Amino acid sequence: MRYFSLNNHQHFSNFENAVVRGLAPDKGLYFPEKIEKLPASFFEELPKLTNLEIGYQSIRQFVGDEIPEEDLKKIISKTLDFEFPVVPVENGISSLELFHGPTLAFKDVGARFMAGCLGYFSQKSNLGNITVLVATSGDTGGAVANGFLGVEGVEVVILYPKGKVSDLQEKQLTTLGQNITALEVDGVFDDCQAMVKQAFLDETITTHRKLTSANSINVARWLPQMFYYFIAAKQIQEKPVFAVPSGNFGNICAGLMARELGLPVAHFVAANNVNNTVVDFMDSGKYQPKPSTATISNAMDVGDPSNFVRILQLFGNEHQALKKDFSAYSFSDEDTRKTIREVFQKENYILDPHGAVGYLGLQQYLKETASEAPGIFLETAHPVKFLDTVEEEIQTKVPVPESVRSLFDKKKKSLQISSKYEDLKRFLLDEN
Ligand SMILES: Cc1ncc(COP(=O)(O)O)c(C=O)c1O
Ligand SMILES: N[C@@H](CCOP(=O)(O)O)C(=O)O
Repeated sequence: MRYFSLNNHQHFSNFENAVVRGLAPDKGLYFPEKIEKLPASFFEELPKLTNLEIGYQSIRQFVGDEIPEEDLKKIISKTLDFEFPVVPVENGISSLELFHGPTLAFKDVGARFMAGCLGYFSQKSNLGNITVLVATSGDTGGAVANGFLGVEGVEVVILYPKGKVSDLQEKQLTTLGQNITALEVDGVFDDCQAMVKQAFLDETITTHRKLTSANSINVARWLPQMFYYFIAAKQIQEKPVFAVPSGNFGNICAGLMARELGLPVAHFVAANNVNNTVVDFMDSGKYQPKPSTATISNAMDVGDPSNFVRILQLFGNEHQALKKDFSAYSFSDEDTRKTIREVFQKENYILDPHGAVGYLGLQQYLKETASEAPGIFLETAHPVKFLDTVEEEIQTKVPVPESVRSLFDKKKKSLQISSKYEDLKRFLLDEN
């Protein structure tokens, strides 16, 4: 499969190079040259297919012959070795729980798949040492740290905004040690993301270190996020509306890719907190990034979402075409808190703040359109990751999964830097 750069449609790359580079040399995101629909037989058999088979059938065209079937299946099998249940919450609304992986967020899927692909290419092509550079507003950092921990030849550098991630998220990315370094940036997530993108263009750095990105700009992080849309569909009978709590828009864009492959979906709803760049775009047709604002659904505090260009590409850059299949709504922290409280009181279901925003988006869309399609919102993280907020609203203890219990007592280890690019550059040039 060839990928082209969204900044220059004449610049092509194969899958391996797109994974190893992360971003095209012109800073464009890679996008698949062709997207082929899956055969009707795939959808007829979907309810009986294993998750491994679903993963393999949906991703194989994007990998092509660059990873042999047996190796690709091993990578997918490791990626998907936990549950993705669709849990009814109330009449017509279900939660697709994506938090049953090791770091309790949907990012485990993309991080594990990318770690597997990079590991394969590293061995096959003897790539030497690679630095995986990641910007996180909360969950990507922990998932990537976990996915790449101890992987030989890979150093992981995570940039996160100081004071703007939850305690558990911070512990997940600052306590592992070994090949993982956390840089605590005195700024917001968009500063971290901009610094990472600038490093890719800086030849003084790229001649000193081989860099790749493990954010959803990397196709091996982005595309496997399609898997669980198919896995959800196999658990239900009708065409659903998917509501996706969105920040960098990689997750919802993966859902739109699943639809491109033929998955029947009635509508996509992007649910945002007050960081509403895309909501404004849907109204005005003008894309105007804004500085991000801190909220209780912190992992979605993104003012300039990377993947929106991919969404526009999927709709031929047609604002009206996008409006037909895609809606976006924005909600305040107050709305989010009220929803966490009420859904617990009425349905005994514990939402995390991101899932609560997803639930609100779904509810609003279903109400506005009087749609009778089954609604599924993506519950993207476990409520324990936002313990203070959630317990304050539900006035009940959130059960703490065994896998993260020990993290609470661990001591964080991070390096403090400013949001000036020069600080990151000095670190990457080993000048500190
Ligand atoms: C819990 C949670 N929900 C939602 C999002 C937003 O996802 P995306 O950036 O793919 O839009 C994130 C971060 O990516 C997250 O960590
Ligand atoms: N919300 C994310 C921000 C980065 O998103 P990504 O999917 O592009 O890695 C986070 O949790 O860090």
